[in-house]
Amino acid sequence: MASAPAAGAGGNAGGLAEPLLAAANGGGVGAKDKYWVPADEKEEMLGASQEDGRPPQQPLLYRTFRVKGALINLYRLLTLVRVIVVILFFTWRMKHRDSDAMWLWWISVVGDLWFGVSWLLNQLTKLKPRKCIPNLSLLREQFEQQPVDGSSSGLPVLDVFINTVDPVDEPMLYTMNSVLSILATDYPAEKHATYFSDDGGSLVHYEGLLETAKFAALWVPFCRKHCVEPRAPESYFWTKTRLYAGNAPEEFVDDHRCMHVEYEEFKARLDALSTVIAQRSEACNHANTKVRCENATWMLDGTQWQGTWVEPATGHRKGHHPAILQVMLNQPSNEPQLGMPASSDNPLDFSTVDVRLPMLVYISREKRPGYDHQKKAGAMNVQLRVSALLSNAPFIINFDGDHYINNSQAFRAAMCFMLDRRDGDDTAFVQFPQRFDDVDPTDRYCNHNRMFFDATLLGLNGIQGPSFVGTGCMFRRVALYGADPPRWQPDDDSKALQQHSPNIFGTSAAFVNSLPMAADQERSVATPVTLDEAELSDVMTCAYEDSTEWGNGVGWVYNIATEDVVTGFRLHRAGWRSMYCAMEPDAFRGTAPINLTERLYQILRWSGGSLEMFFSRFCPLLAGRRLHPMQRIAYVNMTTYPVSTFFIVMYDLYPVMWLFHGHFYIQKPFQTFALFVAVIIATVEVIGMVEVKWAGLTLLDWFRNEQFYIIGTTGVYPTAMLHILLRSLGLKGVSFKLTAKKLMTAGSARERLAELYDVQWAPLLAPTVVVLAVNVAAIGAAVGKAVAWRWSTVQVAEAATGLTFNVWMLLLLYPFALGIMGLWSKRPYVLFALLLAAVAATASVYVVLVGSVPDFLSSRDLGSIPSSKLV
Ligand SMILES: O=c1ccn([C@@H]2O[C@H](COP(=O)(O)OP(=O)(O)O[C@H]3O[C@H](CO)[C@@H](O)[C@H](O)[C@H]3O)[C@@H](O)[C@H]2O)c(=O)[nH]1
Ligand SMILES: [Mn+2]
Repeated sequence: MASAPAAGAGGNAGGLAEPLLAAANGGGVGAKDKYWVPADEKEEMLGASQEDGRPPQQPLLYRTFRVKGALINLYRLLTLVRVIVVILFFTWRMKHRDSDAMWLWWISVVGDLWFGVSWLLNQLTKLKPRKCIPNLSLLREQFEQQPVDGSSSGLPVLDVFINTVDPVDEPMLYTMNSVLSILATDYPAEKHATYFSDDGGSLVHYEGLLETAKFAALWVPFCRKHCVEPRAPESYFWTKTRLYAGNAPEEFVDDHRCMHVEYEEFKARLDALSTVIAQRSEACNHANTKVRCENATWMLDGTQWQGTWVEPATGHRKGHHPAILQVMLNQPSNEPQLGMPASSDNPLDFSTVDVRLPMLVYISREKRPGYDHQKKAGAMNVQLRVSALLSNAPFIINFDGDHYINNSQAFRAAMCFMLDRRDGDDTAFVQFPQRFDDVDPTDRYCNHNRMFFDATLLGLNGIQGPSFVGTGCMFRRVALYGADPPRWQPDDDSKALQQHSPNIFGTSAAFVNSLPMAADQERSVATPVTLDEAELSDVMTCAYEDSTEWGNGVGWVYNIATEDVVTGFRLHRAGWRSMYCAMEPDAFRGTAPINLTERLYQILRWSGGSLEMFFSRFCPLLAGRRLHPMQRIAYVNMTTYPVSTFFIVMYDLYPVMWLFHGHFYIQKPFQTFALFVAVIIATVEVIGMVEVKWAGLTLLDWFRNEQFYIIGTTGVYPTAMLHILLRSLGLKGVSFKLTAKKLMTAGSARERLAELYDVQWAPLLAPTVVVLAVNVAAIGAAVGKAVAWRWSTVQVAEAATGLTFNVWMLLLLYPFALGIMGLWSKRPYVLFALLLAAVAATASVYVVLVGSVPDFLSSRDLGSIPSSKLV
């Protein structure tokens, strides 16, 4: 988006002289965003003094931008035109109930109605997009210039959650890079504490985190000294071009080289961990000094590891172990602490740098067979309680293990929204877009999801705010606890929370006592941490949540394939708003599943979760009046979209008619029908073009979105529908798996993308393969017919209409076809050769087998086309 340098680094101090420029320092609106103009009033911006003698208001911490009048009005006008055409089309169809098969006619009418409605639901929420750009220099000015009670600044304290399960499927190197980027981020060290949740309870993670904490003692001061970006070492060392922003340029080259060596050694230690641990355990087992325990693994301090062994043993396997908590880095002092000058032990001179490290805690909740651990949501709720007993910050930010901080100003950016005097207090969460590192340049499987992150969410930002998308999101703690937003509740939150606490929050007195403090929204001084082991392990047990509101009205929501959208919904339903924050450079980056099968499974989980939500207590139709009407529409759309699959699959398979039927019309008279369809398709495409403009995207982004919509509806959503059907029959439903991420070695770009060419056959691929085959065969049959009989011009024209549909279908399914070709897909011409061969083969089979029955087939032939364009 913007061409602005590292956000907030310097910037226009006052932020008032040139508001737009100052705002741009927060990242977001720059030269490329020529279609966006400021939407807030100038006086508001400046914090004009008030007439009734009250003190002048603080200037606003973020600026809002809207799309330029001409462009957005064109967009709205086109939407209106399409709505009118669709209505005319339906009226016309209802008056012309004429078809070769009335049952098909009815299905197609219902299908078109569904597409019309779901398109409108989607479109309505995008008519008033808003972009909000934080002003980091104003934040510094308002919160960091006068130190507050012994603290270096007035910024609020913050808890950071990071989740992981499996050191192999989610490569530990990434997870530890994430941790390093958090520890090194530009936020006062005494003001944030990180809670690392290891859902696998594996010793490898535990010791990996210990290694990381040690390495951080070098890495973090290095980042501070030279202001490096990004602060995840793997991507930092991978970056080729760097702008120097620190104060010691003359020492940089040496420090950098030294750090690189240290990092390589650190990586080697991480790599060796599983072997080292196994060997150590073996040695201990054979040394008679310790109690013998078969397969046991001993920790460095001579005690036995409580979690899962390298080789599982009774009571020490995945899914069965007691709770573990270890503070790996203690809470630092409030005062900055300068490091040591260079020495033989440490060649880096840290004598001018604050070397404090923020608090870091390892936790692995108790796991017992027979309990539903509720995956990530369960893990995060444990983090929520444990952190409440320790640092208990009023704000929380959460990360998946594979997402790291790419812009060290991100925490501050989110604070601009939380602390802003307009809606700040009513803001439950600030969501950042998900961006990915490892996606191939053409984004074959639409991993970047640009239309969603750069258009849809900006649309929602203009209503009640973006949905929660799982990672890279800052929360207000009390909102997660189920408090009402101030605008809906004049009373003091903390009282309200305490009144109902016992059967809501569980039996921990320590937790209940932490509530009032959590409600102190702008607390800027960290509470001294005291460890009460009994209380801590109490809130980490499986049984703690029995008969409480956890996972329902409190914390992240349970019993659903995707906890994210539904948790965000619960907050919006309570009247909270959320804010969307897209920064430049990207705030966070992660890894995406780039092989087709993994990607389809991910889409399956999302669509399954969406449907589950619609058929649950969290159905958007059941929400009360605090949910903005447009926001409700957005959630209805977000939870019903997979239903389209029913009609899409049917349309996809219509071309079968080419194979078996002579002339066949779903709707007569055909010419008028075709004309309507053409206009309806054309308008949706033109609307897409305009959207691409204001969202700042490319046509490829937009086309990938169309392609993945079709691939999803054809191949994946049927399974999601099956899932919801099974669930409604009281069965378990389809089981969803963790998205595996492969470790990308820092080799050439080609090596990094090797995974793109993995083919893993799975039943999920079957429906789309069938649809591909049907469409190819239909083209073959058409060619066969054209060869066997001489057609009139009208026949050719009509056949061409049908064929256009087949070809369009193939274009949409092209990434899928490439995906199942594996390594061959590096040579797309092979695919075209195959296509030609398949068409030729079907055509000849057609001519030979059925070509001799002219009176059945010689008349006009048509496949059918879906009436309204689908996406
Ligand atoms: O029992 C579990 C299972 C998963 N996780 C963590 O949950 C996160 C997300 O799981 P993953 O399988 O990687 O899902 P993705 O498809 O990569 O994630 C997307 O989709 C999820 C919703 O389905 C969101 O929660 C994520 O934030 C979003 O990035 C990872 O950090 C996991 O370590 C746990 O902590 N415990
Ligand atoms: Mn993920």
